[in-house]
Amino acid sequence: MGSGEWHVEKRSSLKSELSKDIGESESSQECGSLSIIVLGASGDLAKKKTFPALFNLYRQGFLPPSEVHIFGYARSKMTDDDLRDRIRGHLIPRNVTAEISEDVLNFLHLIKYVSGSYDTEDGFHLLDDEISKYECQKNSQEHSKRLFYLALPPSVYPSVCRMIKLCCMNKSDLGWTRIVVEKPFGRDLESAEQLSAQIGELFDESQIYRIDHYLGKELVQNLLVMRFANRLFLPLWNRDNIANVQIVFREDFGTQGRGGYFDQYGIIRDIIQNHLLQVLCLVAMEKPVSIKPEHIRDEKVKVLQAVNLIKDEEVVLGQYEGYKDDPTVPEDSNTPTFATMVLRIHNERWEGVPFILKAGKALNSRKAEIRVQFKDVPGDIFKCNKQGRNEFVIRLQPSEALYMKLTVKQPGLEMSTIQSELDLSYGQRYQGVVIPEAYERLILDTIKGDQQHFVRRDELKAAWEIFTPLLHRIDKGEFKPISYKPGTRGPAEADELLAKAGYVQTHGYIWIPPTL
Ligand SMILES: NC(=O)C1=CN([C@@H]2O[C@H](COP(=O)(O)OP(=O)(O)OC[C@H]3O[C@@H](n4cnc5c(N)ncnc54)[C@H](OP(=O)(O)O)[C@@H]3O)[C@@H](O)[C@H]2O)C=CC1
Ligand SMILES: O=C1O[C@H](COP(=O)(O)O)[C@@H](O)[C@H](O)[C@H]1O
Repeated sequence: MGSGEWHVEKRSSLKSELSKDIGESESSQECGSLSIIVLGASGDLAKKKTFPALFNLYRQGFLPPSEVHIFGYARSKMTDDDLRDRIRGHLIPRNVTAEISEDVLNFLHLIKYVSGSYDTEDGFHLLDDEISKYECQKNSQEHSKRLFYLALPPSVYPSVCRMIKLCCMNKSDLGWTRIVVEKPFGRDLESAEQLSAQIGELFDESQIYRIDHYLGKELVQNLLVMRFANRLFLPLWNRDNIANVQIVFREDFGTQGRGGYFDQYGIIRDIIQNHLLQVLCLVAMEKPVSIKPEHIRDEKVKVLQAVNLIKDEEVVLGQYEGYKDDPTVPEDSNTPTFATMVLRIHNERWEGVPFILKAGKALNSRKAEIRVQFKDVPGDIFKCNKQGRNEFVIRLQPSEALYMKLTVKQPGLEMSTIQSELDLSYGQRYQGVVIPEAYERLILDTIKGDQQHFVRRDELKAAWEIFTPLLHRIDKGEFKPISYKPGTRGPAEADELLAKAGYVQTHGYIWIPPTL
């Protein structure tokens, strides 16, 4: 392995890794085997994200074939080979090498498909038989570890969880059963709480992994390190110095044939209530007592509970022209494909600092970033405040980077100032390093039993509390989206809201990701 490569040394055994991280006894680890069951294996997410993530983990030695088996489960009638053919083309390696096709073959060979319904016992008994057969072969029934990944519409979560509990649990206290559930977890506070209660009756919170793939992104994971391991930021990170914070998600494509799904949810439920709010938590929370998952999640809940209700006058909604041309979208759809809103955190650190969350589809660019804008320098002797404010930007994607926008002396004889940046661009700084996919990381965390990057039940509740009143008004048609042209910045009113909230745009300066 080259020295510049990511931390992916082959694991000789999954057992030692697990015992170290989740504190299981060595003896229980020694006989264990791991079954990963992808429910909804015939679907889009499974094909595009779940199986490719498992493949990457397999290639890096985290899923040794002697200890791991993978099962696909769905209603579609398919053979093992049909499923393998379906996913083969999506197992795109990041570093193409000669042995890759052999890796693909070996990985696909680990996968077994079982067909059955989501609400009757027959299929799940069949699934349990297959898993048990494999565990017997490995002589590890007493220590079986079963990871169920629900790549399914949330409507079937309760029945699927019931069936797992009834038919497919690990057979002794020495192993474990864990459930990974995808967003959207509910449509509003009431439905989310109902879903939580239904699943909570069947599984302990420690068995439930609510995935939000933004928490698996490299630069999102860097937020806590950056904030709490650098003296530089500690004294600055508050209302005395920060004027406003923007958390932005932009896509340069529309709903791409997922209009039917999207229309039931809209941009707030699809992106803002989960991905952007999770990022806000990490930007705004207080320092946790330690990096233990519960300490971190305690702080996330506290900051969410301090968010005020969103004011109508601090929201702009948009819908791109042509959205309703999708035959699966109702002609009178009121669903926003764009939203900008201001969240206000009522606590000592952030009182008065607007957190502007912005997300949109079919815009003029694709990017996700956090932009922390600092206040003007008091007593500006260079008279350079008008050129622009200091900004600290965390570019989540594409071209991952941390950069600080600063005022510096223009090189040359004159004493004049210009805007420039201190730039940590990952592509340049970490050449040859492959940044892991979010799903890859999060599945590995699930195997290790680390819930740090997963959403806890009380966190989810607090998140829905913030958005539910606004969402209900939109659902009732009381709040209308403004039409915008695809390929633009979205409604002009959103930029006006930004300015009203105090964001000062720097003109004549643009950050260009450095090329190698
Ligand atoms: N696709 C994506 O990019 C993303 C998806 N997600 C979430 O992941 C989960 C799965 O998404 P995705 O794979 O796109 O979903 P799909 O619509 O592709 O559904 C997955 C599988 O579930 C079964 N299924 C579909 N509709 C129903 C239904 N009404 N009742 C019972 N079973 C059904 C189908 O399998 P069969 O008929 O064979 O049983 C299907 O292959 C969802 O919660 C989604 O919101 C989250 C982020 C991104
Ligand atoms: O969860 C979702 O995320 C994707 C965007 O994910 P990214 O990792 O590519 O930024 C979005 O397209 C989709 O609508 C949403 O459901």
